[in-house]
Amino acid sequence: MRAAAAIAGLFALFAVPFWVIPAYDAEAAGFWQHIFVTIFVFAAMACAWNILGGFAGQLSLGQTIFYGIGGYAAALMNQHFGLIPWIGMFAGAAVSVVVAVLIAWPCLRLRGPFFTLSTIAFLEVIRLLAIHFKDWTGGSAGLPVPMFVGTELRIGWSWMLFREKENYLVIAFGLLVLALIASWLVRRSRLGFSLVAVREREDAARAVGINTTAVKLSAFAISAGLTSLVGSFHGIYLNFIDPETMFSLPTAIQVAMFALIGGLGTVSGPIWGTLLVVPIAEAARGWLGAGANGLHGLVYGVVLVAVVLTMPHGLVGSIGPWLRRRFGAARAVDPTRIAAPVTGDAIARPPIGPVILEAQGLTRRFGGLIATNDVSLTLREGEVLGVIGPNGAGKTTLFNLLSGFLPPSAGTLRVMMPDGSWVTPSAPHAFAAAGVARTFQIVQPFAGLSVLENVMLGAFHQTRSATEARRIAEEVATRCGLGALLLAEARSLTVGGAKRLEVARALAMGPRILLLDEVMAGLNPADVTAAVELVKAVRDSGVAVIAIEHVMAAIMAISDRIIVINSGRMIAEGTPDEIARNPAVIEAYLGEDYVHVAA
Ligand SMILES: Nc1ncnc2c1ncn2[C@@H]1O[C@H](COP(=O)(O)OP(=O)(O)OP(=O)(O)O)[C@@H](O)[C@H]1O
Repeated sequence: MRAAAAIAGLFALFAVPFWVIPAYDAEAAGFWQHIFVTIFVFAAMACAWNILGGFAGQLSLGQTIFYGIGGYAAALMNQHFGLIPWIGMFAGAAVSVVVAVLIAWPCLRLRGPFFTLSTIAFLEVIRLLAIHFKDWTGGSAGLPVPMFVGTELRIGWSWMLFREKENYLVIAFGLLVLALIASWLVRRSRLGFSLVAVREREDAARAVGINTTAVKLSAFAISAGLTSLVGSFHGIYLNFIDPETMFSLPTAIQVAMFALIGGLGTVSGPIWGTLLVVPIAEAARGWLGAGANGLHGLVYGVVLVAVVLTMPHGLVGSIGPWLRRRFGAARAVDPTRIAAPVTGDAIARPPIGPVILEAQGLTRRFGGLIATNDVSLTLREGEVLGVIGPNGAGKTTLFNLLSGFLPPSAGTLRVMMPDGSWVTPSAPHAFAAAGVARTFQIVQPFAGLSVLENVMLGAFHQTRSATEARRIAEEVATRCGLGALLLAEARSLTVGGAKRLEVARALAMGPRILLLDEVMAGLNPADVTAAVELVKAVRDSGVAVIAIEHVMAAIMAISDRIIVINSGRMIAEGTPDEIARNPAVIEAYLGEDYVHVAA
């Protein structure tokens, strides 16, 4: 239904300038067809930009680097080697992808405004290079697109040069459809989910095994390649290219603005944004005339301010959900595919297996503070290891070391793979690949995504297929008591729900080792009981668990062994009974009150 509406909408968008306007007013057709070519070009660029800026949240203002590379590649290969622009177009896209990776590598180390500024800096450098190498580029004087060989006019599809505007419309529209399809495919793929996860919460994305650098680089490269294709065409269409136009910061800002106005991170938003602003700006340019040259820029500003104030999620981001609520059927989850929530010991507990994680002398310093001091531990297959200790003892730091979020200052750590070999992972995604999943003490949901999508992000660690990830996510989320909330936004969950979501997302990764950081803190007694049952069920499915917990009744109930950390050091290790009677632990953490209550 939505696909049919989208195809009909696209067809109408093409039909208006191609058939309707020429039939209605043949004289004005040329002008309007030029406007629509401009709309298609900018909409295609905005769709391409949105893959990086919208999905991944990396607000680059340097994307016209690739528009310029595309434009110059097609024109220069035409001028110097007599090649048709189609070859230059794809060669330019290939060059743009390489340049994108080279530029993204340093830029993506920066965050927020620093990333944006670095992309502007690269744009300026490349613009200056284009001016400097004037033997090739014509310098700041620019370069006309060659139209003649001798006296013969090179016209037709091969040379992308036409007398009739209709042909340009076809190519520009084709590029828009290409960018739109690419954007749609990316958004619904594992890469798209990963990009959104990176945008929402980078640490949580790393915890579900996403190589954040790799996915951001991919978005940068895809966006650059598409932008370059559009640049090649537009350079030829304009018949003239110069560094000021092709490597233009104002154009880069406009393109980002179209996506912002239409709805950042939505697939169709960039098209709606372009459709709204370009005609208004072009009409204003016509009305204001040459005397007020440049004043049409004011129109962009006014529309931007109006949309940001009234619709902070952009046109599609604000109107889309309203339309879905009003007219669309809510996307239901098939109840026959939902597993029952965990209610108790469903299967017999398998015997505890061999050691699968081993840490020796783990130490982590923060300046003069030693947060984790010479901690050694082992974890066996199917075992639950409890970690307790006073606030600030170094428990979370230990988890960060065990999951790759912090490198140790000293000590070693290794994990056994399913084939029996040992590995020493060094980054969160490598730990995830080795079968280690973790939750966070301060919950880290991907707030703008649904519960189902959050858990799918964990499931994507097991599969590339979105259908399969959805199936796994539905099952795991329901086991964790989230069956009724699959389509709710993660930000709307209660503390208990958010804690369950943390566990579900980690479990959906299919881990062999699960690190639970205070998942029972702040829960009511009924939720604690449910959480204890859940951890037991996870253990019984053969997963080894390390759990940090302050809820003593719970940690005593689930743990096979407990280690006690105090001031970064491990002060005791033993069964729950041994720990409860250990004088050093009573003094440092449990207190006499606990002993009396427990007795
Ligand atoms: N990134 C950091 N930079 C500097 N100091 C840190 C950092 N992370 C933790 N610390 C310090 O290391 C010590 C141990 O902190 P950690 O969070 O590991 O304790 P914890 O046992 O998990 O505490 P709680 O039970 O309150 O969560 C604390 O003194 C903390 O302030």
